[in-house]
Amino acid sequence: MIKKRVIWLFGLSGAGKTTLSHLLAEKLENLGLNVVLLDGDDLRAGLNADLGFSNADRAENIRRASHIASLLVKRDIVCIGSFITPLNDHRQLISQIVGDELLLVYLDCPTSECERRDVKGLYRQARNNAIADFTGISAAFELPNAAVLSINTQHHTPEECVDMLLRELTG
Ligand SMILES: Nc1ncnc2c1ncn2[C@@H]1O[C@H](COP(=O)(O)OS(=O)(=O)O)[C@@H](OP(=O)(O)O)[C@H]1O
Ligand SMILES: Nc1ncnc2c1ncn2[C@@H]1O[C@H](COP(=O)(O)OP(=O)(O)O)[C@@H](O)[C@H]1O
Repeated sequence: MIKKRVIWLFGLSGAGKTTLSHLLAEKLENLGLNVVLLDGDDLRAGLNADLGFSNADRAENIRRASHIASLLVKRDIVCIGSFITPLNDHRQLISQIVGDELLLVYLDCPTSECERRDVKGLYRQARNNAIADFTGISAAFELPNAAVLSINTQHHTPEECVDMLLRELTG
């Protein structure tokens, strides 16, 4: 029914990962699919509470989440991952673990717009040096290569973005 069952949304803080993961889950559930959301903030509150924001810790965060997704998909559960996933190496790691079921989606939104949104006030804290290694401000975010599906969340509404995702998954 859908072409890929691990949909991994990545991009800067505030790019729209959480918003679109919820909207997409609702649409997929309406198609009768079982969906699990794996969100960086949620995992870091529990399972991955031992991890910080060095590139190595981010890789470990993503490695663990990828293995969870891989286990769930074997039981026919659709997983939507929402992680910043800042480096190309991190994206390759997911691909190695999840394999053919993976749809990587870059939520393309410039730092300036994410900072304007500043959903959780984290950009302000990062600018005041109250948070170290903040992605896009004081830690790297590598743009993905052109082969990665990219959805612009600055110039489209969430509903338009989720329609693009659905078209990709079902078209
Ligand atoms: N230093 C720093 N850099 C980036 N993000 C930070 C940082 N400190 C805390 N947070 C909060 O952690 C959320 C990102 O966690 P992720 O697990 O998605 O990050 S990563 O993929 O391992 O890079 C991120 O959530 P989102 O805003 O949903 O992206 C923030 O709420
Ligand atoms: N096209 C869009 N897709 C997703 N979110 C959008 C879009 N346009 C505006 N927004 C807004 O941007 C913010 C994104 O926040 P959030 O989903 O928490 O991002 P993230 O999980 O990537 O940190 C929300 O306030 C959301 O309403």
